[in-house]
Amino acid sequence: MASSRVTIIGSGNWGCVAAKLIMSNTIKLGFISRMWVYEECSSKWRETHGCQQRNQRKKPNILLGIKLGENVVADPDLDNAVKDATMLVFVTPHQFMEGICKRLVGKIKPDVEAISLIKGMEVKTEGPCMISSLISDQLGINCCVLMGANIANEIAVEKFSEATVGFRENKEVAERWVQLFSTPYFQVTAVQDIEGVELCGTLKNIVAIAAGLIDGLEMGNNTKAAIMRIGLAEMRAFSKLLFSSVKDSTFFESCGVADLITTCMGGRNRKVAEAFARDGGKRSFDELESQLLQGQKLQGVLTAKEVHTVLNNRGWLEMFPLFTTVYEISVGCLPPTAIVEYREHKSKSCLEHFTPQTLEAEPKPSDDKEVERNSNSRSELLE
Ligand SMILES: NC(=O)c1ccc[n+]([C@@H]2O[C@H](COP(=O)([O-])OP(=O)(O)OC[C@H]3O[C@@H](n4cnc5c(N)ncnc54)[C@H](O)[C@@H]3O)[C@@H](O)[C@H]2O)c1
Ligand SMILES: O=P(O)(O)OC[C@H](O)CO
Repeated sequence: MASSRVTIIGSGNWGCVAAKLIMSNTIKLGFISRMWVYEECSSKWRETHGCQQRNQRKKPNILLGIKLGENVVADPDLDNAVKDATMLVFVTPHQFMEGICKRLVGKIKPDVEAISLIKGMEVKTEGPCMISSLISDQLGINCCVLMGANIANEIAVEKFSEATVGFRENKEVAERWVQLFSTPYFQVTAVQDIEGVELCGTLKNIVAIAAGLIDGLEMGNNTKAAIMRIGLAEMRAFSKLLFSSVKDSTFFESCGVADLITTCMGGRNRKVAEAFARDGGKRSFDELESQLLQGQKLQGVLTAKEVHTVLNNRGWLEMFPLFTTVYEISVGCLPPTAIVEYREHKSKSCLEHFTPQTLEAEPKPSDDKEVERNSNSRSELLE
């Protein structure tokens, strides 16, 4: 790691906190790290936050109110930010990644190692594509993931939390990422289940929308806990249908149940969904996002749409009533109250499907033929 050069691609809420974690380790090694900033170094941003730009070292180095460390260089030029990097950290809202990958083709070192901190997925005509696969496929590089119960603002002030690195084969590379991110207040564990880790981080954002609706409807803690349990069951079922390799143990890591809990208690998806339910869905999620999040981006509504496309294409809609209902509410087809009424609307509800016994069942999938068979005989997964 001593000769590594790290570039962070993204400078939003989590990107800045990730930079702080990384810098506290790289500063000991004495090397400078770069951070690609999309807009935070515009003159407007510099006025309010004070930001060190390329070849222009300036202290204190603060973005979004977070002290990044003295050896980070914020760079608005993507090509320049990545050209010498040996380690790339991707941390933008997921909807921008396809465009960013296109811009990076031919601009990075061929043997660079990457990690994605991005919670989300893309749906292409050939099927769903996790963001780490998008990065690997488009850039021809290895990409791990880091997910977990990680509300950025809490980590920014050094409150203790845990995270999970997911890797495919190379444990040594995963341990290098663990080393780069770990601090006394940020404990990281590596697990060999990249799809499981990434799907946990991605799907919990849909459940967080459901939890926020419950808060907005003032339904109380028991109902919210029920929604979280059902959500976890749908997360597990969906993950295993897509990738038979996904491990049950992953759901007990920070990226699984812990992230689900924190995001349903204190995340941005929860917050915006609560406001949506409180005024009966009169203001759209887009409107509320810009009113409540000051430029930060919501991932749950887009993810509900992407997952809905997969469910629809594969004939799985009835198996995932919670995911489906969140989607229908978010696009205005159902009122917010449908989140607790859907049992009466659906022929077979999630609460009936996902009993503790179904949580123990082992669904098979996941090549296309297998998936087809599964969608014809849902009982394998749900009973
Ligand atoms: N914030 C958290 O607490 C947190 C924690 C863990 C994981 N995550 C995940 O990390 C990822 C990034 O989240 P975040 O909170 O850092 O971002 P954010 O919500 O703060 O996003 C805003 C960022 O998007 C940038 N942006 C806007 N338009 C863009 C464009 N066209 N191209 C590129 N960038 C553009 C903005 O400049 C800004 O940096 C998401 O997938 C999120 O789910 C966030
Ligand atoms: O604020 P949210 O809802 O995007 O969630 C933030 C993190 O993903 C929590 O781990």
